Amino acid sequence: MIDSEDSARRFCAERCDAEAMARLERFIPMLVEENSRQNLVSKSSLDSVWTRHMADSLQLLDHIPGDAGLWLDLGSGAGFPGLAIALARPDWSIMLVESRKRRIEWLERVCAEFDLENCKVAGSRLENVETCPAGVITARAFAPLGKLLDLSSRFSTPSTAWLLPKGRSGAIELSEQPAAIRSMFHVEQSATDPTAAILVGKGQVKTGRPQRP
Ligand SMILES: C[S@@+](CC[C@H](N)C(=O)[O-])C[C@H]1O[C@@H](n2cnc3c(N)ncnc32)[C@H](O)[C@@H]1O
Repeated sequence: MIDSEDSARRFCAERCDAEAMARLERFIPMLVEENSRQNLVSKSSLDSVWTRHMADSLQLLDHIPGDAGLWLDLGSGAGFPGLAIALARPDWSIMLVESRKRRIEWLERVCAEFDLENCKVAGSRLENVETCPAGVITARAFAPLGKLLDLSSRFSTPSTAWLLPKGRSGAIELSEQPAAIRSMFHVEQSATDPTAAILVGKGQVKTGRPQRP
């Protein structure tokens, strides 16, 4: 379990090469500066940015074997977890879905600054993003689980990996889903918070309530 900023930074370094760590280090002051202009993350979370944002994002790497195809991050906001993954794995194909204008501009600016050619920003509501098969779907603090699955099921295939950091509500939210969904997911404990859960799943979700524009 990560119990300090030093251990969170080490946790990230164990999952990154030196160049990726340099990108993460350079990204932090950019985030702090932008956060003074727009409310991207809570101000207090910046005191433990390695734990709350960097390691919290990079721990998701431990749940997939490697590059698994298009990584779709829903409601990226400040860039967590999707942009942090892109900084750590610039060769991977990543799509950040975000609807708010100033957040879209921020995400695009960081991608340009770090030449993240494989990381694209889908600057619109998820409901309006063209359907494409995703190898990985992530979403942190995006929507309650049922709504999240309704909105994103059309991007899933039998081989899609779902990695959904869910805070304290993860197990309860999962228990409220139909049996077919419950059988696809299990609950993993977060490495950054003993009370937080990550819902880890595999496969094509069929909620019967898919939402299209
Ligand atoms: C609470 S923030 C979380 C941001 C980030 N994932 C994190 O954990 O720091 C949720 C983000 O999802 C975006 N969002 C909400 N509904 C959306 C939708 N339907 N399509 C695209 N983005 C959406 C919001 O604009 C916001 O930036």
